[in-house]
Amino acid sequence: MTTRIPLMAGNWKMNLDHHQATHTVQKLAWALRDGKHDFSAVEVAVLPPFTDLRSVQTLVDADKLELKYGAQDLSAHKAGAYTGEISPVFLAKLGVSYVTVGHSERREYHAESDALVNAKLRNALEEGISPILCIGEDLETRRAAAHVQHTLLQLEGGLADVTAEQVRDVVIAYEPVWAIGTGETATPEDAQEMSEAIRGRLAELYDADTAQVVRVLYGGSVKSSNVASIMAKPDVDGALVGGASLDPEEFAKIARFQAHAVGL
Ligand SMILES: O=C[C@H](O)COP(=O)(O)O
Repeated sequence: MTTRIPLMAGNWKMNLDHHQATHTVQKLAWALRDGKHDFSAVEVAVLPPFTDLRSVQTLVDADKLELKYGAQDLSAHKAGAYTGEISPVFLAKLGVSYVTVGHSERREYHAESDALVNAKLRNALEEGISPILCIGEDLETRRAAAHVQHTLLQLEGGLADVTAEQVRDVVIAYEPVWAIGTGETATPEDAQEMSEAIRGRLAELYDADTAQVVRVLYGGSVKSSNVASIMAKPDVDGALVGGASLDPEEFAKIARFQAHAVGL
């Protein structure tokens, strides 16, 4: 049987400058230590803005924190005349483990297509960075009961030309757009329905063993008060946390979701 190590990734979005990032990571490390967090049981990552990454790297290295960190976007190119873009080569040099691709805010505000998301995802993989591929439907699509079909199409588009060996390093994040930053959370059953559908499609695109290895996260108004019920679902392997990850105490509680589950 395959064991998928849960991942709790905090997407800070465009919040916290590099001074604030240092304080937040220090507080998070303390909060996790207080809770005697077992990093081999639950991986914890923060995804700060680009300008914070060097400071976070310095702190993680200096204090030998087990915390992982990542970026929120990357270029589809390696180098050259692409003003404002950030290469995965640079991110890899900063020790970045993860990068989100295709977040709904990038798709909506920057018109990112599945083809561009796919190019970025493959570029990250080539540099040894695990992409977190974000997919999910808006409210209209859900009301039309087309959410599974829509989300699986985004999955296929994002994974075009990705091999079975490579996809093992990809993390999928199901984020229903209507639940992002709204306080609305999909029910644990909604999260399970989609995570199971994603894993089923991965088995069709690749094979059953590969599908069992890939982690599927849920994102959308995750908090310490709802994380345990979502994590209780068999195909949900973690959370992509936005707003709640800006509060280190709260994010540490989310990472300790098993404690909530047993009422500690
Ligand atoms: O990347 C994170 C998601 O967009 C969820 O954000 P949220 O937890 O603030 O709803």
